[in-house]
Amino acid sequence: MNAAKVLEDLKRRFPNEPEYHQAVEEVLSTIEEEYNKHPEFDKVNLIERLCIPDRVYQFRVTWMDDKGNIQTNMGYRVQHNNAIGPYKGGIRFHSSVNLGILKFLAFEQTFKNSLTTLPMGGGKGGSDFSPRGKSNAEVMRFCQAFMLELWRHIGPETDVPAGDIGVGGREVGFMFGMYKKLSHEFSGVLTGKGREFGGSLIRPEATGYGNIYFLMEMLKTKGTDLKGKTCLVSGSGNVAQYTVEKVIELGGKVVTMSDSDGYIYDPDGIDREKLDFIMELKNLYRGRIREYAEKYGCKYVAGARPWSEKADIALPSATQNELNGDEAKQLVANGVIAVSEGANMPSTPEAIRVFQEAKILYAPGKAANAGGVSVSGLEMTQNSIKLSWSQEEVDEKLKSIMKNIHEACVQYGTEADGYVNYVKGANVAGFMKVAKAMMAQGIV
Ligand SMILES: NC(=O)C1=CN([C@@H]2O[C@H](COP(=O)(O)OP(=O)(O)OC[C@H]3O[C@@H](n4cnc5c(N)ncnc54)[C@H](O)[C@@H]3O)[C@@H](O)[C@H]2O)C=CC1
Ligand SMILES: O=C(O)CCC(=O)C(=O)O
Repeated sequence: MNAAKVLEDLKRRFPNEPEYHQAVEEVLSTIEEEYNKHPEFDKVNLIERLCIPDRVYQFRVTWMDDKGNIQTNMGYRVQHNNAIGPYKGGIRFHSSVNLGILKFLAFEQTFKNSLTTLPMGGGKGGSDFSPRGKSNAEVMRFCQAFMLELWRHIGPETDVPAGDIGVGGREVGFMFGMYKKLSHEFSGVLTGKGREFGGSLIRPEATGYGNIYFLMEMLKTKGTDLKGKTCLVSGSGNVAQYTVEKVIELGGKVVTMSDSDGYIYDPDGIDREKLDFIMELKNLYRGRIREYAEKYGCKYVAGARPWSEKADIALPSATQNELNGDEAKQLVANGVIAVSEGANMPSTPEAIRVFQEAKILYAPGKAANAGGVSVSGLEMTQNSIKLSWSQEEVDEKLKSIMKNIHEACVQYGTEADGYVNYVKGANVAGFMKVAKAMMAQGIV
């Protein structure tokens, strides 16, 4: 395989999908050497079959707003690869959603799910519908209309969606209700469900907690932990909130959170009571992070990201490409020792280069944020065996999965000078399992 040539070809065949090209380029550049040790892979053109999704569903979603106007949005499901299990991955509702973004997410998900050690393939879906500013009734009608199209393509053994940006417990509940009505069966077709109807304990917390468990493993390699460390968190949604919760629990101090309008800087740290305020603000009132600064009298910076503030650790937890090369240089100059990604692909390629050249601890999302989908996998298991595990049981399993992922990254990513290239480690470890499964299953 010549990675540059494969990428050039994909860009020609699938133009105008920059995020997909970016994700593919990162993986190909790090697996090329390992791939080329296996001439049998190239004989069956494994790389193109792994980069191009198995299939993509694209549909119009029509729904009525509260004023009686008929609205249309686009809906998608990218079923990327099911070599090691049913397609599995979240659904994103955000005005920026397009096919290229979902293809990048589904591609990443395939490697991430492979790393979890659970039997899950990769997929992702979504819509350019934004729940922001919509009433509950509008969100419900949209979710029902979305599922009216999607339901025939998914199923507990086929493709199991979950949440992502703009899709939380409320949206998963509405989609589950509609699927149940259409299919006339009660099944584990979605994860992230409410606890009363098959949801797993710890799923809401899992991505944020898992990121901090992974970070702790990285810090351990340097003989340190979170106590007394100052952290920058971006975002203020599901992943960011539980990231902050776990940092507080383990003795660290979080000084920033953000949303798409700006960030707050609280030098005293976001404590339990302040985090409760944010959770209520974001999950119940669906307000803006600026209101935190108004309540607690701290700094709010409109239209900016938090990466210029001084800290020991950065935890990007909002969205893709939210941390660029210049911001990475500023973080390193300010003494950051670790960056662990809660979001998917939040650091640009230039930012990753800066972190790696500075030899700081840097964990890519597909390793560090795999806790969310891992507990989704555990939710699928609990649904299949019709049992639910305790909070302690699920949390223990999550910790052990994150530890295993860290070990796999160290195994495949340690360089000659001892520096762990977690990007290479995660990509090679994730790739090898999928590749072996594809080889065993023939050309399909
Ligand atoms: N929910 C989950 O279990 C998992 C989520 N992720 C990733 O974590 C990230 C955050 O997802 P969630 O917390 O679930 O979503 P969410 O909808 O609960 O929160 C998203 C947060 O990001 C901010 N945001 C969104 N677009 C932005 C933009 N263009 N600029 C600045 N801020 C922006 C929002 O204001 C909000 O604070 C995403 O990259 C997602 O793909 C990754 C693994 C699992
Ligand atoms: O829980 C899941 O199935 C998907 C989580 C997700 O979308 C992700 O890992 O990016």
